Amino acid sequence: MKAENIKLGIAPIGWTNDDLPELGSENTFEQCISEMALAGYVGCEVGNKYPRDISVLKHKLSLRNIQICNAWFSTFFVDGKKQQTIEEFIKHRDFLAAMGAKVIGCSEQSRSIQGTDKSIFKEKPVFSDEDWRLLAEGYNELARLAAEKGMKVCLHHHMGTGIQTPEEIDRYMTLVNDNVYLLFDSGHLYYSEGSQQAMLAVLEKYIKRIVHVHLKDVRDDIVAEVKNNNLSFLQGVKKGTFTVPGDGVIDFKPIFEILEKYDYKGWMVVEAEQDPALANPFEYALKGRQYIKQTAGV
Ligand SMILES: O=C1C[C@@H](O)[C@H](O)[C@@H](O)C1=O
Ligand SMILES: [Co+2]
Repeated sequence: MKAENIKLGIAPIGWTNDDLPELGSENTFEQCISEMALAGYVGCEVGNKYPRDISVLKHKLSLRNIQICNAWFSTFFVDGKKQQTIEEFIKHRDFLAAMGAKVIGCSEQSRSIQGTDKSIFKEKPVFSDEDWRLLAEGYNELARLAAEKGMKVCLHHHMGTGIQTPEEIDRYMTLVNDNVYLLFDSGHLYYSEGSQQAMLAVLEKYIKRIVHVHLKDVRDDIVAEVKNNNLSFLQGVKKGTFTVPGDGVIDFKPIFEILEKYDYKGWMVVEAEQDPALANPFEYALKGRQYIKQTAGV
């Protein structure tokens, strides 16, 4: 890949997990961003231990040459919480804009089971026609609000939500306006479909509307255990469903080739939530960095 097109970041979720705060509660913010920089990353997303004071956060990040590239935002349009979602979104947008980010990665969390003890393969929500209408209307509005600050809204398809499968991504992308974008997460698509081919097909189909990439690898044996025992998303995370690129089953070479072929310009963010007591976050950050250097040449 061309180094001038790509910025490589890493998510703090390998150090401190916002979905499961007991994972990594011992790790500090400064340790996290220092190790990110030491492992060779120039950007990150935002975790629950990050200071919210913009000047403090900017100062601590700039000492390490790290930039904020995105932060997760949960939407609740299908639940009918449009006004509340929009009010929260404006605060989040303004925080990210002040930090210099250009994209806002959102996930529709109405009826999501990702934080519950429900079986991740059996109990995900399925949206009705009316749900889809509310969703599209809401995201079109978010895109308009993001554009006020020169930013783009992208949807994070996610296990256990109403937008998980390639068919659901198709439906979403067809319903929303062209100025609503997609966040491609390799791990979530592979996990959902159990197929490298299905994951690549989504990437190639929507590459022109993909403005942010999460590089997440998957351990097939843990996914089989989750499936066979009807485990929840978070039970899987604790057991090690996810890992850094190069350490799981996904072949990232064709992902990098597609991104390069279509001239993707933007962030690729390593995102590998696992138990930091079992998988040292610094060691795994380095492992992912080395694999990307060898495989993508950046
Ligand atoms: O982007 C993400 C943010 C996390 O909170 C989430 O659960 C994770 O799996 C993910 O892909
Ligand atoms: Co992700």
